[in-house]
Amino acid sequence: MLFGSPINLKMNDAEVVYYPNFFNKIDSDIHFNNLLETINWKQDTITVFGKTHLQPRLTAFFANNNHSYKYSNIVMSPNPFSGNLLEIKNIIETELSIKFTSCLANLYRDGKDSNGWHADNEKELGEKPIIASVSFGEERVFHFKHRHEKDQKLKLILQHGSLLLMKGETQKYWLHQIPKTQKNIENRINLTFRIIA
Ligand SMILES: O=C(O)CCC(=O)C(=O)O
Ligand SMILES: [Fe+2]
Repeated sequence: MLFGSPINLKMNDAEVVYYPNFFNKIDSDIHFNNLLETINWKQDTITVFGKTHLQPRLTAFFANNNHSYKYSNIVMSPNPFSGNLLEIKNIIETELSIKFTSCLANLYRDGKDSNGWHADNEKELGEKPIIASVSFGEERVFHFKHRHEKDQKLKLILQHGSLLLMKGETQKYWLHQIPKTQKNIENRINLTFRIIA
């Protein structure tokens, strides 16, 4: 494993670590191409503030139990882990000494795809959700903002093969998003490994 050095982000009320090169370039290319081809990517319809629209990205959900994931009025039923996704899960679990049950996968097809401000604070993730978020493909900007302290913001670029680990009270005090970009870019895959009781 090629870690670079993990970076502890300096954020109030949060525990966030960024591993720029969790996977090396060769493995990252292989995982990216395989996940792009083999995952059954779908565009879901979501309801936010009473309005129904297509999600601005494709998604898929995986778990090693039968617990579905509910957010923004959608219920995602799990597919079993297999192939490269299972391999990635095993590597992350070994390196972090954490066992995950589930993975929400996101495919951002171009700069118009995005993920609006939110926290991953659904009840089934527990009091202090642990989320390991792996990125492959095009780099995208990731924003954090504190819910109460308006001057507390952070921007980072999630590079090919990186891992962003969020734990502690991060989801309680901070929101995050992947904004749209005008840049002419192609696919980015993001895997958010979670523990869903
Ligand atoms: O694409 C990303 O890096 C973030 C994804 C995310 O926040 C989520 O799926 O909850
Ligand atoms: Fe999230």
